[in-house]
Amino acid sequence: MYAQVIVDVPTYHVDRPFDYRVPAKFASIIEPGMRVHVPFGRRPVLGFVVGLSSTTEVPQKKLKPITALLDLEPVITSELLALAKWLKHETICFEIDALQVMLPSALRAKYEKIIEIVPGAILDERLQSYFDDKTQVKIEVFEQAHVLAEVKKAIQQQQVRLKTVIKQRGTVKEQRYVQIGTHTEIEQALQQVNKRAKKQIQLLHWAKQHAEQVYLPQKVLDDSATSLSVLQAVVALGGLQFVQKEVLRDPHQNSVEQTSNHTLTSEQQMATDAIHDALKQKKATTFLLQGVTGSGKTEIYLQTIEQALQQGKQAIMLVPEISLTPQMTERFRGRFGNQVAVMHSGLSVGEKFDEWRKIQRGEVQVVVGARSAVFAPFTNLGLIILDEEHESTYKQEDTPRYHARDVAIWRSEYYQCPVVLGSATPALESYARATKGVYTLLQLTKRATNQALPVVDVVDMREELRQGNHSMFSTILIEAIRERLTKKEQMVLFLNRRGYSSFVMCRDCGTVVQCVNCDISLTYHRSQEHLRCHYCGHEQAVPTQCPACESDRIRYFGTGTQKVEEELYRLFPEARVLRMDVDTTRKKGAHEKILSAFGRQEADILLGTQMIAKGLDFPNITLVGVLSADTTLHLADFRASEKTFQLLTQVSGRAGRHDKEGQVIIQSYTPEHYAIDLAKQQHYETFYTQEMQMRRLAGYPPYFYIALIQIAHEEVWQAQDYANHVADYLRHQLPHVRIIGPAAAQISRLQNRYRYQCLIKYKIEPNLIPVLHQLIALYRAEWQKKGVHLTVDLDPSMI
Ligand SMILES: Nc1ncnc2c1ncn2[C@@H]1O[C@H](COP(=O)(O)OP(=O)(O)OP(=O)(O)O)[C@@H](O)[C@H]1O
Ligand SMILES: [Zn+2]
Ligand SMILES: [Zn+2]
Repeated sequence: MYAQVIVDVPTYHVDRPFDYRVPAKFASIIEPGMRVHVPFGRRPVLGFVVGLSSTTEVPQKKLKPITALLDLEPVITSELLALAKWLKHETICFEIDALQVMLPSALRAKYEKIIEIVPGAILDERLQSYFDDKTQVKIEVFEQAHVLAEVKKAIQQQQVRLKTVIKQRGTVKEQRYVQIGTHTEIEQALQQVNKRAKKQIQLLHWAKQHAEQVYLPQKVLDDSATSLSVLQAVVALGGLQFVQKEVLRDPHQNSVEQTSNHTLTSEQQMATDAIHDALKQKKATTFLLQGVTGSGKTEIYLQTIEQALQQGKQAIMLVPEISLTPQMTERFRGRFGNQVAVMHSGLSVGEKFDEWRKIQRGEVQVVVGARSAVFAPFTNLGLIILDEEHESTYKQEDTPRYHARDVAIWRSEYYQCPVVLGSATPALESYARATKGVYTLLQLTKRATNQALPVVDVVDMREELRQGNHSMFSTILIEAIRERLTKKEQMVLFLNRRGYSSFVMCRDCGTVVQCVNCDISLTYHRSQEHLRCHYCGHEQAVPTQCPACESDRIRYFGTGTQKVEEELYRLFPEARVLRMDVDTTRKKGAHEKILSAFGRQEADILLGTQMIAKGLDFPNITLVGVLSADTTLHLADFRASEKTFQLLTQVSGRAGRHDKEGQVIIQSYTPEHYAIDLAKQQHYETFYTQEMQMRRLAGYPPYFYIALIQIAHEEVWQAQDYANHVADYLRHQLPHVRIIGPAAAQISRLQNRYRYQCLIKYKIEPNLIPVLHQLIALYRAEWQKKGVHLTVDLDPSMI
């Protein structure tokens, strides 16, 4: 038997399965979708079986055997194997990348270099001491001990050899339990026990009452009032046994209260019925559920998932990472209890692995998770939901550059089940599809609690400056905060900073401290007193002198959340402020702590960045203040207006969701901009119409599709040269398509490489994907060796 294997070598110039011989011992077990170890060139690699056959065209001499079979059950279902092929074609990636992205990182391979003693060889004492009684030791041990030269000598003398071994990144967690024997076994032990060992006899009598049970050791000690040494003695005697059992890590520290369905409003009912119909009739309909903030979209998700479960089906609920707040997951756990698995980046590798295994074994029917949960290995899907479908985090910015929405729709067609895309502010592309009837539009125009949408005021900060107010708070915002403090109501203050804090600038010459590897300024982190690059991770101390003019008047700049917090305490010494940003949420569980403290009303003001814009549902919030609405407007991104409008609408939606009325104050330096003006009116359709006109004039999506090709090289002239090649090639192959560039990328140097880009704008171009595949093939076969880096993104979110 032969297996077709996709190997974990994503730089190889061809992307196809390789044939391997299946040794007899694996023949009856092996199935497509299992992981294997195979030799590739001179090293062992991880691979995925994608097919089995009884014949092969590879000459027998050249065929190598599979060396290890890692799974007894496939980790990739046949559906996901097909999806990987589709992803490979649609996003132009390696099939191995598509397969890996579907698995929890615990199941991916970790390659370790080890030094192994050649059997029979005698090492000199010094080197031998690193091995103890082992025959293999990681190479790092020798590196750290600075004895690599000796290792090299031993390799030359063939005493040791360098090997690569494959390890799995995560493991199944096991725990020690006590297995109590059968009645007879315990009787036997009682006959053999030393009659003076009173404690052992006592334990055996206890065990007789619990024959054949399994307990944690501590439970045995507590219940039988005995000690570990007595337990160990009895285990040695027989009667009881220590066993290792697999346990699932539980990422939820708290238990949640069971909740029940709300009686739906008539708008909610109509939407739910439409989705339910598609479910019953097994139709792969894509619904766009557009509902104003607080209109009860989540309640619709909960009730339609319940309907899917009642039909014996499973459901995937996707939420953007940032709104995967405990509040959100608790709403699902509250309704579906332990039928829910939760997947997000806050979990450890092991916890994610265990949540994934619950899905794989069919122990849960619902998964709530971020982007990659769209690959949950369910086999009887009934419903897929994307909440906040406009969020850019649904698009993966790294290969495979997939969009969770496209994957969801692919899977819905496979299972003939509905997809629901929910948002208060749908992506322009989605709304355009809904108006054309590609998606079915469902609308919720009122809040579920019947509370009106909050009143929004926009303050012109230029006017404030003219009046002599240099603070970051306008007079009306200060008044509004004071009023809430007196009334003991809560507030959200939002700083539109894309999560970043401040940078360090010289006050004399204006020099901003830049990353050594990238063409971007470093971000100042006050808690650690250092500078960090958000692109390559480079860190350095804050300079005490300007690198350009040697002035010592160099300090951090910009309004970070910390600065706002200080200002708040200066203005309102009695206010209790909770700050939520990258710095305060680095520790595991920090999110949860901050939000639950705010929920218990231990603070008056929640101050934060993008993190607090979504998903929060607290009844006592009556004021939302946006300190700087314009920041996202000035990003060099064709979606800047759309993102600003979405963000302002979302954050405004946190106010007055329950019985108290809400107020929103937006501070802006460009209040006349349509994105800000229309956010004030909270009118999505008007914004949509206006923004669509802009897109048509500028030739951007949804009128045109765009594809972005980036070319990078350490030498600037090489980068330029290859970028020219790419542009010429594309112009030649695609004569009817607009090719823009090459031009320097927005971040013109990243991780020490100069970057250029070509932009393709097209409507319908059947040749595009084949041509791009050819370009990639050329790159992999010839250019890669020359240090070129080329990436293709068929749906870039930033250009
Ligand atoms: N039918 C209903 N009757 C009463 N209360 C409801 C009903 N549906 C939802 N609610 C409540 O209304 C509030 C807002 O609902 P929900 O959070 O589901 O809205 P949403 O549309 O998801 O909001 P957003 O998009 O702003 O996050 C919640 O507190 C929810 O419990
Ligand atoms: Zn200077
Ligand atoms: Zn950098």
